[in-house]
Amino acid sequence: MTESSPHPALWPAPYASGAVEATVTVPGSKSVTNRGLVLAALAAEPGWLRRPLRSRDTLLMAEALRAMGVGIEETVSSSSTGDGTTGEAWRVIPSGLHGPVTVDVGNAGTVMRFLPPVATLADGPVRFDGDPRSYERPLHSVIDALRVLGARIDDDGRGSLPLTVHGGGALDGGAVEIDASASSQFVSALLLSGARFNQGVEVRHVGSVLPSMPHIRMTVDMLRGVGAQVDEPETGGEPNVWRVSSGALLGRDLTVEPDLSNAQPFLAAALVTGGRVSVPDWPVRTTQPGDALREIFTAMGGLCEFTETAESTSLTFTGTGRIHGVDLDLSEVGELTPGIAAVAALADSPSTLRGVAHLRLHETDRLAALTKEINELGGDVTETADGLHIRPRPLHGGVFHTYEDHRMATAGSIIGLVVKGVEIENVGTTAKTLPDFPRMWTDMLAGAGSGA
Ligand SMILES: O=C(O)C1=C[C@@H](OP(=O)(O)O)[C@@H](O)[C@H](O)C1
Ligand SMILES: C=C(OP(=O)(O)O)C(=O)O
Repeated sequence: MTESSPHPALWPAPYASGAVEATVTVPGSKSVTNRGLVLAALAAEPGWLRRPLRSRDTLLMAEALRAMGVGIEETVSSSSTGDGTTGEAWRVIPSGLHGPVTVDVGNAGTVMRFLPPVATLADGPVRFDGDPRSYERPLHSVIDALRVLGARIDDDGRGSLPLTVHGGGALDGGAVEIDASASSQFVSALLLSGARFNQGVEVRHVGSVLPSMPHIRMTVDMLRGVGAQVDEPETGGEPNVWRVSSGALLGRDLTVEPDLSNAQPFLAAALVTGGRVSVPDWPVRTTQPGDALREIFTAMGGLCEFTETAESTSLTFTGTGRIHGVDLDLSEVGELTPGIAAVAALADSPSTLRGVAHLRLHETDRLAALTKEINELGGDVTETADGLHIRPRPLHGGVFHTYEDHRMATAGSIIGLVVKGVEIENVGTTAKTLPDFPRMWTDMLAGAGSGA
């Protein structure tokens, strides 16, 4: 957690003078869009990605793949496969990958972890660089694993960005042990490209803990969706071992689900104002960790129900006017922690959030950042070895610093709904995954009566 550059603009977080009542259409999932792009780029035939998320993280992924030779055409189209989907779509046309190129990963974990394995298949050097924070985020497990699998990588001996993958046009692949306790993305990264390695890949996790399991399930699910053969622990395989067989991947027509983790601040708005928010197209079956919000926010005092219409299934979440503290292990759903912490700071009893030590290595040190920023508004939060203790106290206005972390900006905005005078530093940082956040937030509040 480092202080951001001298006072990027302060955004007066809108205050809700009544219960929020809104329907909020949430853009596509970052995690699904970036996996979809990688898998389509590695396929043996063209594919479609419909309703992709267009945000900094996904545009960086698309740009990097384009630089390596993949065709990604943005179109507005109607589906040819009959689900009636219309709207924005990306046509992905795979081709031989080439270097030399330079890839900007920004601060996108998915780009900095998922693309080095792809780059081993290029026929020249691919240099990876990014934001200053990307140099601090762990990557050593991916680098070491790729070397074991046959890749040549220059990384200045630091095991992190910047680095150059000297693609040789193909990679041997085979079996490798990794410690993925710092990020599930290490496992996902190796699996996503594994079918294109000569011998496929076998990844054995040997670390103490493994965070964000739903994201690994998402990787397995999406690989199977493009025809890959995957053995994994949850369908009878060895514990902590994943195998992807070598083979061609199919080009698919994939419609991206709404980003349920980005639905979080809007559901939280219903919870903290005692209002009601509906999110259309909430998937009934999904691997997204954000689906756990139905249970978590219900435990914190709300009620949720699915509403079916002819066109879609919506999730409607209703606040009851009460907000309860919780004691939760969030290791599976770490990216939900900032939003849960914000709601917990407004609850009627203390909360303990556990299992998220790895959040110290996310966009910022999220445990330190949440503690400092909530406490500067009058809160009482302490860091533990692997999480936070949050004892609610009356909060007051002030600047909520965001440390170039999109989820800090949305967490501060949740508090600002019910605490007057909260100002969010650099709300534009939400562009990482939700570029339209300020407008969506203001629109949501339009019916509730709001003021800065
Ligand atoms: O694979 C993915 O799409 C993600 C995995 C998780 O990473 P960690 O396992 O590093 O927490 C999550 O926090 C991140 O937002 C997205
Ligand atoms: C941890 C996150 O992102 P990244 O994909 O950069 O790891 C996040 O979005 O909360």
